[in-house]
Amino acid sequence: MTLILKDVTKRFGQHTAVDHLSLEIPAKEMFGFLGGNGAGKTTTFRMILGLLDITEGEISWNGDTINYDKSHLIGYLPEERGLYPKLTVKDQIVYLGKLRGMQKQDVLTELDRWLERFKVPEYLNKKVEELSKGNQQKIQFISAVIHKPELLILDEPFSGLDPINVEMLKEAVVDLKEQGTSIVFSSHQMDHVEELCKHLCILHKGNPVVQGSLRDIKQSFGKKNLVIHAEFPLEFLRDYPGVIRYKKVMEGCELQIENEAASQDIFKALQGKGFVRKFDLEEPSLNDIFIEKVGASYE
Ligand SMILES: Nc1ncnc2c1ncn2[C@@H]1O[C@H](COP(=O)(O)OP(=O)(O)OP(=O)(O)O)[C@@H](O)[C@H]1O
Repeated sequence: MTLILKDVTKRFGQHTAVDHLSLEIPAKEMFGFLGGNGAGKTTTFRMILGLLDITEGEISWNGDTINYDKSHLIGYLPEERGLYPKLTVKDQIVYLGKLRGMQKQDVLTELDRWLERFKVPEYLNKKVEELSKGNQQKIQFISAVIHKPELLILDEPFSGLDPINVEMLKEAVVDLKEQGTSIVFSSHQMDHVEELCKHLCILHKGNPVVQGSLRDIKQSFGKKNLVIHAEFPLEFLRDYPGVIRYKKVMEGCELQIENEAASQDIFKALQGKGFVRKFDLEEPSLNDIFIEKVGASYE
């Protein structure tokens, strides 16, 4: 039950939107697609779903291509949100659920459950146009999962949501994964992917610049972060051997260092200088890795 992309390329005229992308997306896991604007995430999703022709390469799911026959097994939250504004939430979801082969009563039972979960049961008979953009997004998420798909593709599911709704949606996505759904989602935000995904791919201008398991990616990066809070000046560490990046913070500094050994040297260098309140060696963040690989600051 794996989604496999083999050397997939998509060209629009002269422009290459996705360039020789090969991936194995494990079943029943959450897989993160990261990348800046125009990196090729949506194009990849559309090719996976069969909405766009592949220029070169192959995509298979459980050894077969994805087409309309499988739509009841797949859920998709597209980047461009689109519900019928004049329909009520109930009519909208019943219509979409039936398209996916569900009985009306089953759709209503599931819908009630989701609206309760998202703490908006009063939306059942409201027209979509009466809801805020963020709440419309929650309804569209429900439309993508109402039929309990095996494979769920979410294009920027958290964009435009306030922090409370982001957490609510994250919890829902984690529960779906625990129930056995295979989930692929895209994001501009490293922290969402870092928190939710064991496996990921970073796309940059159509090229996969980093891919694999989060743990392996972090380990192979080698470099570490070192956080030091001290009651004496730490400026001397700015040019210290093994220090790649120095960032001054309120209570001390945050360093990117070449390896663990450098932290030992720094530890010794602090001896006798005064009180050290914090000395923490940390894994690099996905943000650090992205900055190095893609060469752009990206929070
Ligand atoms: N139908 C199309 N015709 C021509 N070019 C396209 C088409 N769709 C996408 N592109 C181009 O392909 C590239 C990748 O676009 P895509 O929408 O896949 O990026 P993305 O990573 O989803 O970006 P964003 O985060 O901004 O949504 C872009 O340069 C875009 O302009």
